[in-house]
Amino acid sequence: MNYDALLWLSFGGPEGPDDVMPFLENVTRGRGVPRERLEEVAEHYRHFGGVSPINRLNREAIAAVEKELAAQGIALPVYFGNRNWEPMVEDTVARMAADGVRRALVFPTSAYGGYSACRQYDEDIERARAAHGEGAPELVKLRQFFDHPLFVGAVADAVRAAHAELGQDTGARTVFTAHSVPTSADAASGPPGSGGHRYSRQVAEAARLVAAGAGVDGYDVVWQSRSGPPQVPWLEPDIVDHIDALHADGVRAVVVCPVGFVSDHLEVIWDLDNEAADRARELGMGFARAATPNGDPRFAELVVELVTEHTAGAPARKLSDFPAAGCTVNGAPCAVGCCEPVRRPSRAG
Ligand SMILES: CC1=C(CCC(=O)O)c2cc3nc(cc4[nH]c(cc5[nH]c(cc1n2)c(C)c5CCC(=O)O)c(CCC(=O)O)c4C)C(CCC(=O)O)=C3C
Ligand SMILES: [Fe+2]
Repeated sequence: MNYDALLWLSFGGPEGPDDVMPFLENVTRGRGVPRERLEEVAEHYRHFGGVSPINRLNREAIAAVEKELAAQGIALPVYFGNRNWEPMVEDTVARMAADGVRRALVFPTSAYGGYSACRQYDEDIERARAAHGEGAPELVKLRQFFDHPLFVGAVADAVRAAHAELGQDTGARTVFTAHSVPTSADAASGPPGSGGHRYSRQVAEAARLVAAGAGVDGYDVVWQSRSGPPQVPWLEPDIVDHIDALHADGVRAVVVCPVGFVSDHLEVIWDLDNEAADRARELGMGFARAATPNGDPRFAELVVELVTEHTAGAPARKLSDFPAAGCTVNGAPCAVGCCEPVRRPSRAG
């Protein structure tokens, strides 16, 4: 193998009350998120003692991947770095260099394309290498996996299990959710000339594949965790508004599947397990939330398969017609102008 290590690159989250505000400032720096929204989100974190489960979940997933690598006889140490909280990716890359890592693969904990889900992880790679300067390892990011059969299979089984939780004949509607983004960011996602909307189209495709895998008929794709100033349009409808609309249509139960995420981090346990579940309960509707794939053994297999596929130069195992994208060297974009960040209100002028 031509690689010395695997870098697990994630979002990061606070690990105590004093981390919450500095973490949120890291996330939103220069992005025009209003102060009131930050205060509101800080409350969500404080509800859990200021601790997001995301770092623990990433550490658990890494342990599973280390086991799977060992089982397959692949000697690849795994390092952990985040965009927004400790362990910060800059520090991790410095440690990798000090350990003599020359060339590493990078697994980003997002399955999708788009600025926030893909390109921003490229920026993290570029920034971390630049911070170290000379001697920084070469970093090769692995491809998007929203349509990988192991991802789709794990999520489909979780959807089936959530329906089973509600019982057979509730007629529960399946609702897929992913993190909302500004409509301008979604429109600009994908390589120039590809028609844009790569992020929302991939989410819709993943939902279609999972629904087929789980054997569910009707389903909807909606959005959650909207941020940003109210005058900026984001992808809609919101999950909570959608539950109201389903109720008005006579739907008596919902299965919510956070297909846009890989683990039960705060956006899932607050926005779905609290807000969406509360609304369903108020309306007297049944509610079950499908598990994210992080805890499924197929998730570790998926990561290792992405590694072996890449190192063997094997064809991408995938279920959609979207081109395999996201695999680039040292934080380069997939193509010039691919998934460009859009101008934020606070940066204008
Ligand atoms: C597409 C997408 C993903 C999925 C891809 C991926 O997984 O990477 C994702 C994941 C996550 N988002 C997370 C948390 C937050 N996202 C925020 C803000 C934003 N997210 C955005 C998009 C996305 N976000 C955007 C366009 C913004 C506006 C500001 C900006 O343009 O950057 C804010 C600021 C406060 C707020 O306004 O909500 C927070 C706290 C956590 C960690 C949860 C935890 O701590 O457990 C995770 C995994
Ligand atoms: Fe986010």
